[in-house]
Amino acid sequence: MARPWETGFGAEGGLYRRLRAACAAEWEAYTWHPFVRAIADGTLPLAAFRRYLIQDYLFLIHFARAKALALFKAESVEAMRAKVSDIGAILSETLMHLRYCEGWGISQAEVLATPEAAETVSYTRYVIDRGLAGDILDLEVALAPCTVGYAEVALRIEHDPGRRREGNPYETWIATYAAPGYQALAQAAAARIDALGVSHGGEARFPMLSAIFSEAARLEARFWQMGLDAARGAAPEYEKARR
Ligand SMILES: Cc1ncc(C[n+]2csc(CCO)c2C)c(N)n1
Repeated sequence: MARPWETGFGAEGGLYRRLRAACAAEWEAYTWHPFVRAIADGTLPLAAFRRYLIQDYLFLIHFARAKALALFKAESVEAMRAKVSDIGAILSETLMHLRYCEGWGISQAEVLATPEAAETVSYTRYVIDRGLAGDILDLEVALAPCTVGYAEVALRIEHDPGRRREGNPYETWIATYAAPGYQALAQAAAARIDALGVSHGGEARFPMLSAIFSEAARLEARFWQMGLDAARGAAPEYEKARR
């Protein structure tokens, strides 16, 4: 069977595909996590999705900050303009996200009152830290599992034989990332990694870049797991006390 998510992003022999291949186990654990499979067949407990959605709002805010750092680290005025546009899109997305949460029965007040989970803090601050310590290539590599990974996740879901469409409560979520507009954005992110790999010595820096990419993929998998843990009532004690 064709596996378009394996070939749809980055050029063959390019840095993106090399980074992805170098952490095959982490990448699989992220992009085909039980949370993702349960979205595909519609069996994900609503409590898991709600926990994920609230934390994803907090995630987006810090993702916008990481993109703002990419503006600062950009090396041309064209690249700076592209980042301004990305930041604007993410900040608009945070507003849409609050409305989307309301559709799931989560009030704006509840979202705003929820503290960041350890999984949200560790992932977003890790990305920002790699960007602060490194250059634009380090930062783009730390950001890529988020941007490109979700496009791959959507393709995997769409090609899953266990995929359920009728009555699947997660159709709108899937559609967001399967949309051509989002897929193109992810392809552009992988192409940026390939281009920076050539211009910024990706070969010599590969061990460090690979460590960053694989750590970001591992933290994405933990983010899904945080959602599942909430459905199992396995949230940390200190967070239970707040409910
Ligand atoms: C944990 C987590 N990881 C990735 C995304 C996806 N995502 C967040 S911002 C952005 C760029 C385009 O706006 C994309 C694709 C998410 N929502 N949550």
